Amino acid sequence: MMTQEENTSRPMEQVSEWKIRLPDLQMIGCLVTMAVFTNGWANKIFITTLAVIHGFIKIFTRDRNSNENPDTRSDTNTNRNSETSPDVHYDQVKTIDEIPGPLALPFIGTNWIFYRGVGYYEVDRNHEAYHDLSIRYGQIVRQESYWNYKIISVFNGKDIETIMKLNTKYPLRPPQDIISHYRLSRKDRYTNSGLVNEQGREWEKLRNSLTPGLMSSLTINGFFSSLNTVTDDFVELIKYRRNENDTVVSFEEIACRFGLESTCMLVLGRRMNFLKTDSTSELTKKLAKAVRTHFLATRDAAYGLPTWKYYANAAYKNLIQSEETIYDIISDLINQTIQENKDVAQDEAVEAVFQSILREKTLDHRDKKAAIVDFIAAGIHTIGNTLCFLLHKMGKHPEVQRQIHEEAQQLAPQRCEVPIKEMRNAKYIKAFIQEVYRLTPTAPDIARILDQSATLSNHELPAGTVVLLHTWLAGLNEENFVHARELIPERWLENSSYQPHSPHLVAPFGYGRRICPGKRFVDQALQLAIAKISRAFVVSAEDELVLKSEYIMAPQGPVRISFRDIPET
Ligand code: HEM
Repeated sequence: MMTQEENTSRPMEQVSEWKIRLPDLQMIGCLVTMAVFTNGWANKIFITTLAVIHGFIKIFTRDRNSNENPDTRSDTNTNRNSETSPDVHYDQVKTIDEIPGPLALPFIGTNWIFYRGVGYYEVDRNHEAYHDLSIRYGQIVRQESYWNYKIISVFNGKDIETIMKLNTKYPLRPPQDIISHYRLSRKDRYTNSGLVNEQGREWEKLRNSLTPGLMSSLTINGFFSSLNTVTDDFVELIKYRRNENDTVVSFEEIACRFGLESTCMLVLGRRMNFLKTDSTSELTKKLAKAVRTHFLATRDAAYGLPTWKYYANAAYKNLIQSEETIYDIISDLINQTIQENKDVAQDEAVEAVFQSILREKTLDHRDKKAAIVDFIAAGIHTIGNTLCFLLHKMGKHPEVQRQIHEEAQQLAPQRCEVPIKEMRNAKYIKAFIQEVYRLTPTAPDIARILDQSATLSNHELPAGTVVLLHTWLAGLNEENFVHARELIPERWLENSSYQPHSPHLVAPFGYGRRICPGKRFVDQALQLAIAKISRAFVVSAEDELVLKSEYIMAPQGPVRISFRDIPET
């Protein structure tokens, strides 16, 4: 047996050799275990190949490593070594490689933590995974994507605000690669990868030419009266879909129909009747299903092996199928609308979003059509899921609901349209919605690629780093909001004494120049829906709401919400 003395007197070179070899062996061991347990032969072969390549690289580079001159080592190594040196400065700014995180394997990075049978997280519980990572590793966590591309998760409120305050001309959001890949292969339909995925000047051109109509208060206010009729129809649909216990089972299904009808109303400038009780709604179901499949395929492609780049795997096939279904259905709606506008005089005083887009001279017709399709698809599940979250919270908090009801009663007499002027003054309803955005946003984080270096939690992040700003988890942190897990709409009212209060961290629509262009419209649609529903019903929710990650946050269905009539006075 080796004594302590013998051990410490082992030549330096030998010690460093063991330091190099052990983690490599661990990695190869992990890869082999993964290959055994992962599903599908393609995945097994891919991972085994990685293990073999990794082994070869390490064998051929070991000699070079052991002969390495310590004076020529990289800064990263120097910094890491300085941690163990006697004159260490703990407040010294550290490198990105020193950010803690799960074990990063070659090529596949830390993605293995989501692999079925090997990792310890599930992709459809992604939001819980990030919570757990923040507990295990702290306020800043390093993950590595495929080809060891670093992704830094930021949980600290101050750090998130630091990034939000960076003055960025062309904010970069990591593109959804699988969508770009598909769109660039369909030159007949797309000239680029779309507003959501484009970057730099091309993004700016699309943003400036496609979104002014969507974001204009003139357009949105002009449609407020029509939005009133959409909400009235929704209230009727709720009544119709209740069972004998006044409960709507699968509320999420009709909530998505509200998302689709209201977005079509704004974008196409006409009612599509997706909320009619006698509507068979097969089209809506097909469209909503395709949009959901699209979200899931995007998520699965981001977390699974990137084999879709080389052959059409399941995620890619699902994506193509859903993109085509969405495109075909919405194209028909657009063509139908154009035809009807030709035949009959328009009954709306304001121009619909699609008309302002079609008028745009600087764009190719493919870009215009793709944008209109994307806008309509963007409103279905985002609005639907948010409405589920809002009504579920209302159903669980009778006192909050009572105050919403009282305010809603003041907005207009029963059966009358709510005027936009009155809606603007509905402070409690707005505060309630803001509070639900904080507690359950549909977008739990915001992604950016840094265009300049930044120092976060004492780590220097170079330009080009991908950061995930976990606004949802920061919003649930007591450091940023007092009684952070409770529903307290009052904290958003003027002169509120609830401290701490960090309003910038509640960003369900993102921030800066890349903020969601649908925000203004969505805010109004949701305010009106909450006002009208609270005037008509007492809402209650028995079950707990379970959240799922479907690229955006979604309720796990079926969502059961009860609506008891309030007799008219
Ligand atoms: C509850 C409803 C919605 C939520 C929570 C939501 C959320 C978001 C978020 C978080 C982003 C990323 C922003 C960023 O990176 O800073 C975004 C982008 C976007 N959203 Fe929405 N959205 C909603 C509805 C809509 C609607 C109705 C439309 C269209 C009519 C729309 C169109 C877009 C577009 C085009 C982008 C990309 C903007 C760009 O990159 O310049 N969204 N949305």
